[in-house]
Amino acid sequence: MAWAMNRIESAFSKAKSEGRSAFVSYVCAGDPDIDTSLEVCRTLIKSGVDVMELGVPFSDPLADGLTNQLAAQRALEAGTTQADVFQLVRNIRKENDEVPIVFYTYYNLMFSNGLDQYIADAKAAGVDGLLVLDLPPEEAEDHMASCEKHGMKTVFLIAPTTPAARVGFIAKHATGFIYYVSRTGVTGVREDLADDLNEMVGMIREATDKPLVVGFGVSKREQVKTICELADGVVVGSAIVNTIKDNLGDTAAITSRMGELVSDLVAGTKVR
Ligand SMILES: O=P(O)(O)OC[C@@H](O)[C@@H](O)c1c[nH]c2ccccc12
Repeated sequence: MAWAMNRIESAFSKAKSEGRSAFVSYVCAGDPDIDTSLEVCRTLIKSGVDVMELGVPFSDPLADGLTNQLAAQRALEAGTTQADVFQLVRNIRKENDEVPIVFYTYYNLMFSNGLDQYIADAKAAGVDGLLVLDLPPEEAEDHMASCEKHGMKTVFLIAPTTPAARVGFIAKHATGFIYYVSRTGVTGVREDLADDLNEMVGMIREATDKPLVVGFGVSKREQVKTICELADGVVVGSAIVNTIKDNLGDTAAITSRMGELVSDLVAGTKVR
């Protein structure tokens, strides 16, 4: 079945067939500990997320605002290792073979075990795509070759400051989807969407027809709606992570509050 659709493609096309854009969730794996993290992932899946981004906790997070920094810190303090994160994915895959899982990871973490081995291990665990936060696509040749070899999809970021010439380069090399980070600065909940959103999404659209998701600062159903009218998907991180922070020590409260929030936001993905 060499030509079977991969989980990422299937998720975007399924959402589209339902008249929606895709809802992409982000949480840090192992926050607040690895067992609760499995409950969190179950809740996200039950609440209808189309793509699950899992942060691999790292001591020097890049572009993360306070919410995500503290999440990574909780995960590390609970002792979460890269091996635990692979095991978390295997545990999810025992129950769900459909939802795409994309790792947010760091070249540092990949390099120490051997790049190719890391990608092979991630693929074997059930990971579908990799976003390597500290690896610019211009430097990603070995990474991309290994991903190609193992059937792993690549995700690359485009920022408001990315020049048009680079947008084309990035779009060409992303095999999973393209993530437009709609703000300069760091992750975190914001009141308003960026003013130049239409313009930038239009510019990226001209360069590529690969799936395009937009994130940074999204926490409300109305914002989800606005983005879903422009893009193939929306990413929400900090707003979801906040439901963990606000209910620490009470897993039932975390999952119920998170479930309510995510179900409400997913309802905003309907565009037709
Ligand atoms: O938290 P926000 O503002 O909802 O944005 C998503 C973001 O958390 C997630 O995609 C993410 C986590 N770490 C990152 C680092 C860079 C870019 C994006 C991310």
